Amino acid sequence: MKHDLHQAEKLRLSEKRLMQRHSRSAMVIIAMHTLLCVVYFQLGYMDISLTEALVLALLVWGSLLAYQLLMATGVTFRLREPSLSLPLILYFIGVFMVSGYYVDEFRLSVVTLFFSALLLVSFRLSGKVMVAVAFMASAAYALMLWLALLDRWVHLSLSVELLQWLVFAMISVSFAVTGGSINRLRDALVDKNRDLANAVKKVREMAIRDDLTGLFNRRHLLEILERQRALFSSKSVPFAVCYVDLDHFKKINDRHGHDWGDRVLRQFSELALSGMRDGDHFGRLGGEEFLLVLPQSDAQGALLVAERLRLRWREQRFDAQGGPAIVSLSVGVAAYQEGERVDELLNRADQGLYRAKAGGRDQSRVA
Ligand SMILES: Nc1nc2c(ncn2[C@@H]2O[C@H](COP(=O)(O)OP(=O)(O)OP(=O)(O)O)[C@@H](O)[C@H]2O)c(=O)[nH]1
Repeated sequence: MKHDLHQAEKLRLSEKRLMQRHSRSAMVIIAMHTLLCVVYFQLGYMDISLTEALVLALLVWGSLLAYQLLMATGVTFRLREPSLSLPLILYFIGVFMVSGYYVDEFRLSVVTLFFSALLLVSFRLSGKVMVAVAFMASAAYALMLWLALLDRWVHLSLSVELLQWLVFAMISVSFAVTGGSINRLRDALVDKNRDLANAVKKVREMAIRDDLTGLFNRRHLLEILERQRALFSSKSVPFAVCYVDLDHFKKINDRHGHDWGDRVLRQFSELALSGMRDGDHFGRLGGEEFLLVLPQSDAQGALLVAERLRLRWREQRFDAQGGPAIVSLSVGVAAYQEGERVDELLNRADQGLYRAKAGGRDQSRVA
């Protein structure tokens, strides 16, 4: 759960970074486009008054700043496409076509930066949507051209204008197709990354789990003990262990078969897990030996836990299904002592277990 939340937070951060990068690129495209328009205006190539130009610039930059604000606050985060690529490209179409309308001599050149905008949104829009956008932009160009021709047809050459429109439409479609491929590649990469992350998660799980019971394995239990030991040193958090061993397990295998032995081990694992407190750890050390790690516990507390487990397990019977009548268990209990190493703690718990076995089994002993 904690790991999932961490993953979700990581995804959220990377999505946010992508959104911000997206909005920065949009800003750069519009800044360059504005610069180009200023140059054309200064050189007298734009058929527009200063007031009209200023109003348009205000509209263009006002909308862009509103977009930047949306991206910075992350309010669009819950949407399917938080970068709002479709509205963004429609905005770009509007900006470029309006500017193109005012520049007769260099109409095609003033809309060239539109192709960068197409490339930008291709990271987010599917191939089909990209092609639809390219057609929409070509139609918008045709409309803009028609309006310009209506206004200033005496100055314009229809064939040159139509040729430029054709070039624009062809480049737009080819950018859309290339962008669609980029998008597919990106999707494939995202899928591959997800598969890889799942595989890594699975491998990690396999590395810390015991095959038969699904419990933590010895290696992971030792890691947990080292962590608890560090917590004891830094924050004086006490902990104790219960070294659990099923009694006369060899006889179960010998009399009822190995499958029955496995079945008993699995059933014991389930029973022990079902009675555990949150924060406790339980795993299989190997064979018929298990370990309970109890943070915040002293020896007496751990002894109570061990006895409760022993008595609950004693109630289990398997003879009705052809297995052993009952399987008892013995436990060695030890609380961590300052300065002790993990292997020394385990040895002490093992001594407790030895005493429990020597005392007739089916009991718990503190060491
Ligand atoms: N079925 C099964 N048996 C296992 C597994 N791992 C170990 N064993 C068996 O568990 C038995 C353990 O035997 P011993 O170490 O003599 O212990 P015990 O018979 O429980 O005797 P005490 O511990 O003295 O009560 C051995 O026969 C192992 O082969 C396993 O994964 N499945």
